Formats: sequence, C-alpha cells, structure tokens
Amino acid sequence: MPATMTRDILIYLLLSFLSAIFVLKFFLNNLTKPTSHPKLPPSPPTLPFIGHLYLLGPFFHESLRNLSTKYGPIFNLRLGVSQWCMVVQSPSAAAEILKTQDLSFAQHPKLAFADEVPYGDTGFFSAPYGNYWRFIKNVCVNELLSPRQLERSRPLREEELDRFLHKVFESAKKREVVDVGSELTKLTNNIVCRMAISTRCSEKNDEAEKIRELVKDSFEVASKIFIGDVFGPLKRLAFWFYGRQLIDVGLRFDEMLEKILERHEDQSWKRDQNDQDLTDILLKVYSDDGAKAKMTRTHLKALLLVSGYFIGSTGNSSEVVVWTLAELINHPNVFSKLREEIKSVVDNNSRLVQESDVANLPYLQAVVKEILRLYPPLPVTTRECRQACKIQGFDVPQNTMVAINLYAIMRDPELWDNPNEFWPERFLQASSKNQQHDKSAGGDENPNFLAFGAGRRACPGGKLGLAMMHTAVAAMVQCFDWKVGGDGNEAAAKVKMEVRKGVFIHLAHPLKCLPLIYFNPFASPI
Ligand code: HEM
Repeated sequence: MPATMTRDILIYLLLSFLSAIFVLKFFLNNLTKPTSHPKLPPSPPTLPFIGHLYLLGPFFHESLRNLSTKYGPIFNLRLGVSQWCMVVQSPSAAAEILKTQDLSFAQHPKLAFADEVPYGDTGFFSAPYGNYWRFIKNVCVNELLSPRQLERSRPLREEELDRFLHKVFESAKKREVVDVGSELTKLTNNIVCRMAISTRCSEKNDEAEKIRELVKDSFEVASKIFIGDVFGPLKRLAFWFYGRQLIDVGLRFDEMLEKILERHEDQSWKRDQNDQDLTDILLKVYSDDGAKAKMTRTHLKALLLVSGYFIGSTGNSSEVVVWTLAELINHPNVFSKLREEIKSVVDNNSRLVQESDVANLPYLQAVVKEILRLYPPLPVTTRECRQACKIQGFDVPQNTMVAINLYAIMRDPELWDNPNEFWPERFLQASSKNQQHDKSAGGDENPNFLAFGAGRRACPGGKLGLAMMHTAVAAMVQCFDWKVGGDGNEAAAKVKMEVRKGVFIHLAHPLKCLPLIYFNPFASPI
C-alpha cells in the first residue's frame, strides 16, 4: 500500500474518532444539562442602541409605575446598548430584596468610571459591600450619627433654627416675600456644615458655600456620566466628553478636604470633647493605632466626603419641608390641627417648640411621614445582585442592576387608602390598612413605608434628617401664617403641586410666600 494512502486512512480514522467523541459529548451534555432556560421577568420590545429608553418619560418614577400596568410588578428594561435593569414595584418583591435576601443585594451599582476618578468607589453610597463599607458604616452609626453625637449637636441645630426664624421675622415685618426653599437649604446646610467641620455659610472663608457648590457640580457631572452606562461598549466616548470634569471636581474636593484636615490637626488641642465636630472624631479614629481597621488619608477624606453627601442629603430634608409647607397651605384644616397640637405641648405658646418636644407631637410626626410617603426624596433606589438568586420565581443573574420604585410602592392602592391624597391621619389610625404594623417582625413601623430604604444599605441619616425636618416644620407652623405669592390675592391662593421633570421629586416652581407673624417667641414680654 502506498505511504500516502496509509496516511489518508489514518487521518480518516482519526477524524472519525474525534467526530464520534464530539457527537457523544454533545448527546451526553444535552442529556445532563437542564433543558429549561433561565426564567427572566417580562420585558417590552426593545429598539436598537437605545433599548427601552424610549419608554421613559420626563418623570422617571412615574414612567416605571405606568409600565407595570402592562408588564406587571417585576420587569426587565434595557437602558441603552447593554445595561439591563430589573425593575421592582411590588411590596413583596421589594421585601425579598431589601429584607429576606438583603445580603445578596447589599450593594449599590458601581458608577461608570468609578475606578478612574478620585474616591470613585470609596464613598459610602457607592462602596461595594465588604470590609471597607462595614468599617464606614460602623464609624457612621457608632460615631458620626450615633444618638450621643446627635444629642451633643442639638444646641447647634436649635441655634441655627433660631437664626433662620429671626430672618423670617425680619421679612415678615418688612412684608417681604420669602423664597422658602432657598432659606431652608441654607438652614440645613449650615447645620450639617457646623456638625461636620464647625463652619457655616456666609462666614469669612465661606467653606460651607464652596462645599455646596462642589456637591452641586459633582451631582451634575455624575448624572452626565451615568449616560456612559447607556453607551455600553462605547462608554469610553462618554468618559472622553465628561470624565475630565468629574476628575476635576474630585481634585477640587481633595484640595478642600486636605485644607480642612490640616486646619483641624493644627487646632485639635484647642477643642474640648464637647466641642468636637465630625472631622475631629474622624481624625481620632485615623490616629488610633489600636483601631479595628487602619484608616488611610484617602479613607479619611472619603469619609469626610460622606459629610459632603450629608450636604447633598440635607437638600433632601429641606425639599421635604418645602413640600410639607405647600401641602399645609393647601390643607388649612391640617395646618390648624397641627398648630393646636404644638400649642398644647408648649404650654399655650409660652416658648418656641424644641426637638425634645417631638416625641409628644404624634400628629407632627404623621404629617412629615405622609410627605415622605407622597414625595420621597429618593423615589427609586438601586441595588446590585451580588450572587445569582431567585426573586418571586424569576432568575436574577449575578451583577444584575435592580431598581426598586419606592414611590410606586408608597402610592400602591392595594396598600394605602386614597394613595394620592395628603392625609396624615392614616399613620394614626391603627385599624386602617395604612397602619399594618409588622409586630411579628418586632418592629412598629409600617413595612410598606420605605422612604429611607431598608436592610443593610438603608439610610443611616434618617434620624438626623427627621430631627431637622420635624423642628423646622413645627417652628414654621407655630410662628407664622404663610400666604402664597404675596401679590394681594393671597387669601384664595393655593400652591400648584407640580413636580419638576427629572429623577428626583422637586416642586416645579420655587415656593415663594409672605410670612405673617402669628407668635413671636423672641419678642420681649410687655
Ligand atoms: C429626608 C431625609 C432623607 C431621606 C428620605 C433619605 C433616603 C435615603 C434612601 C432611600 C437611601 C437608599 C437606601 C436603600 O438603598 O435602601 C439613602 C441612603 C443613604 N443616605 Fe439618606 N436620606 C435622607 C437623609 C440623609 C441624611 C441627613 C444623611 C446623612 C447624614 C443620609 C445619608 C445616607 C447615606 C450615607 C446613604 C447610603 C447608605 C449605604 O449605601 O449604605 N441620608 N438615603
């Protein structure tokens, strides 16, 4: 037999053998493999490149809520080229994510380009779940926002509230209209800046104002950078456009934080323990050799940025007070009832209402809670699935982004009577479905009230936020009547409750009111 023929036969045999193995493996694989595909939530038809972005209107939370009438309470959306997101709007699915399977969802999705910008993933909100996040959480809960620290800083908050009220009294005497939102933002910003770095707006170096500007710039550029995720594989393009701006904001923060730290280090010996601000506390943790985790200078600055986040989140608190005043102006009966409650607690207006009175003001608490239910400052929170799991029978692959529509859950007619009505009494009526206390879980909070999120990544600043909101609302109701516009036709005027376009729930037009003095606690007795 010629050699070439022998070689051809051998090649033929080898190929037959390999094909047989391949066919056998194919059959074996198919026999052992589960036949079913992963069960994914329903999803609307997509368009090339933009995915489902065409379905999202100017009010993000409302668009998601409307989609659920067609696709149910859990569905998948593709935001742009490749970013898939599971949208959840039912209380039972939200409870699985935020409570039962909280550990699988204990992180917020990573921002586009987080690795490339200063403090990209060292901030509290964006830090991945793990040792570093646990460390910050511990410092926040046990030091920065601990009940002891909140109690210690109470006089400072009361002082700032007095300053705010004095300013409003001056306007009232001159019959000047007040831009309520702008004055409240200054109030909350001053409180937080004094708590964090012992400085306030309109002081000589105006550091608080600079921080406010920086936080505003970083939110603006970060929202542009979000577009990066939408571009999918082309996200480099977005970074090319906006990444430089983000790095720039980071460097400006860095420079300012370094100055604040150096000043505190130089002056630390001057302060006694009761005067210590949050930066002093952080510096103590930083220089403690026996601390559980060693902090670097970058960690320290990132934590100070949490104070920056405080400033962003004080925006939340002032926005809630603006919505509260707007609803109270439109519901004079609620306004009067609240005023009567306050009067009864402060001995018929013998003094200004204080933070320590709030525990005895259940109607005030219900009013603020009702505003947080109707206008949650963060209407949709996002989480990321850390390990593949199942939610309500649907498969959720690892790394899936999940958007939980807190707004939709808190306006669900199955859970709340007349869900779009401003009706604070719902939180005081034990028999109503609005007051289903989760006693079995040991809590006395309505489980469907989710304005602060829930689980491990729930808001750690709720108590501070509530302290600022309760006293501001109480004092504004105790001391003034508020007339919208100030154009002579105030008696009949109501506030237009229009929401500004965007992802947050802000009043569309600034709330401008004429304050009329009802009770002046600072007036000297005759
Ligand atoms: C009206 C007031 C506020 C509301 C309604 C609010 C709401 C929220 C919500 C819904 C979340 C996401 C929770 C989740 O995903 O489950 C959050 C997170 C957060 N909030 Fe607030 N917040 C408020 C005020 C504050 C204040 C005053 C601070 C700081 C002092 C603060 C600090 C934070 C931080 C650091 C996180 C991220 C927590 C983490 O990722 O572990 N918030 N907030």
